[in-house]
Amino acid sequence: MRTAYSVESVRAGERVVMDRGPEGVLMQRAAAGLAAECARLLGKVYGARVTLLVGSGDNGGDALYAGARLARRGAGVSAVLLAPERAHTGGLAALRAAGGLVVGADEARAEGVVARAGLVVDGIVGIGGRGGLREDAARLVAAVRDAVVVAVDLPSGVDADTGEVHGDAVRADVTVTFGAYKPGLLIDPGREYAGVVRLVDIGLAPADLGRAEAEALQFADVERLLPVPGGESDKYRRGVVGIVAGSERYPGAAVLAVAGALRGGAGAVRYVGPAADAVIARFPETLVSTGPPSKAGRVQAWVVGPGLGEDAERLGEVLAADVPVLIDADGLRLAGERDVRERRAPTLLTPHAGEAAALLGVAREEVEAGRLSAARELARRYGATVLLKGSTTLVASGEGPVRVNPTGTPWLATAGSGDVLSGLAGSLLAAGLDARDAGSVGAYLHGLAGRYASEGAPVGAHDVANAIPAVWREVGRPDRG
Ligand SMILES: NC(=O)C1=CN([C@@H]2O[C@H](COP(=O)(O)OP(=O)(O)OC[C@H]3O[C@@H](n4cnc5c(N)ncnc54)[C@H](OP(=O)(O)O)[C@@H]3O)[C@@H](O)[C@H]2O)[C@@H](O)CC1
Ligand SMILES: [K+]
Repeated sequence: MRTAYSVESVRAGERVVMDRGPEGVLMQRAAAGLAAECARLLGKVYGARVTLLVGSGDNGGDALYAGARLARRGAGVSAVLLAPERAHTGGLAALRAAGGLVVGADEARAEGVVARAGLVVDGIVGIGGRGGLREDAARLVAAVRDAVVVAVDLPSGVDADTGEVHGDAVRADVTVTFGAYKPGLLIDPGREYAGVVRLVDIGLAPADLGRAEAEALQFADVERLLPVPGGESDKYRRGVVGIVAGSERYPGAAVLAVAGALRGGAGAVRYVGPAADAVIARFPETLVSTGPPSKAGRVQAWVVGPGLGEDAERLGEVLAADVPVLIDADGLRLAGERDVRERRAPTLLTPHAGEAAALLGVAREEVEAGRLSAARELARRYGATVLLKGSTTLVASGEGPVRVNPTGTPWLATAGSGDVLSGLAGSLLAAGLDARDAGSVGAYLHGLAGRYASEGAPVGAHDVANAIPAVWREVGRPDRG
């Protein structure tokens, strides 16, 4: 599991470690890790041109000490100081002692120093930052030409707790972060600015950090959560998932939701609705019926909504069932906040940004810029688990860290891809996973399936569904290296 902590938790953890050890030890560990990563990126340190962008806080201190280490190994290191009178005193002395050059941000040569660099270290601002880059910093960052950009702790201008970016921010190739991941490094848009993220251990233990804010499942976590049938399993023990989707106008949504559900681990898939002929023609193993959901037979979890049109009646019947329900697409529009909140069994809502915006009564851009708060707010209002789809899919429940999905490809943004995900995650719900696990494991498999199916080319939603078994085999293989 990749676990991220809020700035408040990181600062509290740092205080615990500082009380245990000698003064300045954390910054020295941070600087050593940062310098090692810069050296790795440079290949040859001797003779390399390194420019440090140094702000007024300890983030700049890290950059200065790391710069001193690189200068001692023969790099030509220049520090551009954004606030010369407040730059970290010890770091500055160390850099000067190692033969580094110091330039003020307003000096005529500052931009040239940035432009000529082979590697730029962004030590403008770290977890103490507020808002986007200020004008002088933005001007210097814009002067970067071909350099590799390494962000110290997080890219300056990115909000550490949310991944939000208000104004300009540094676009890093690599971010070297200290002690713990911050949510802003896992969640877009911040994640995109961070590039490859490397975590440096500075001695903070999880016990020092307290409650995690966000977490991203890794391969081994997903493997552990996948439902595996035992020798005694029959279709009911494996779980039956019911799909209420599709309409005369949109039969395809039903076929795609069933396609996802058949690959999600449930023992059987029931389809209830007007697209039964289309479903059975494509998937003869589906149990189909055209009557009301309440008469369809035993079901351990429902999926309702893809291509449903205006059928509020069938939706109402599904919501009244005392089993987990996944609501997607048209179902989200039709389901009342109160109807969902009053349910006793778990509910999983799976909106994309546009649908989430409509439910919250805000603009889509607002949801995209503040994904974490949008997902949390929806979960709170509906008393449900919310899977917010998009460039980084998030799964938020009332309590516990928000799950951030690390898989996916922009090619997944294709018609019908969400229908496949709803069937897949619903099937995992029926197989016994709780709403948070079903949503996050579903998103993980779906994202990887998108990558497998696409390999860099456009894909159709049915290709994504077809790739799920290969992903499942890969993730579930116990001997995987
Ligand atoms: N604590 C520890 O033990 C360890 C901490 N470590 C390191 O310290 C970092 C945290 O250091 P920090 O607390 O000094 O804050 P930091 O991020 O450098 O910036 C704060 C200053 O920036 C300013 N400022 C604010 N917004 C701004 C903006 N948009 N654009 C420009 N400037 C802006 C603001 O001043 P202002 O100008 O607003 O008065 C304030 O003075 C952390 O990320 C990690 O790298 C590691 O060494 C490991 C051990
Ligand atoms: K930084």
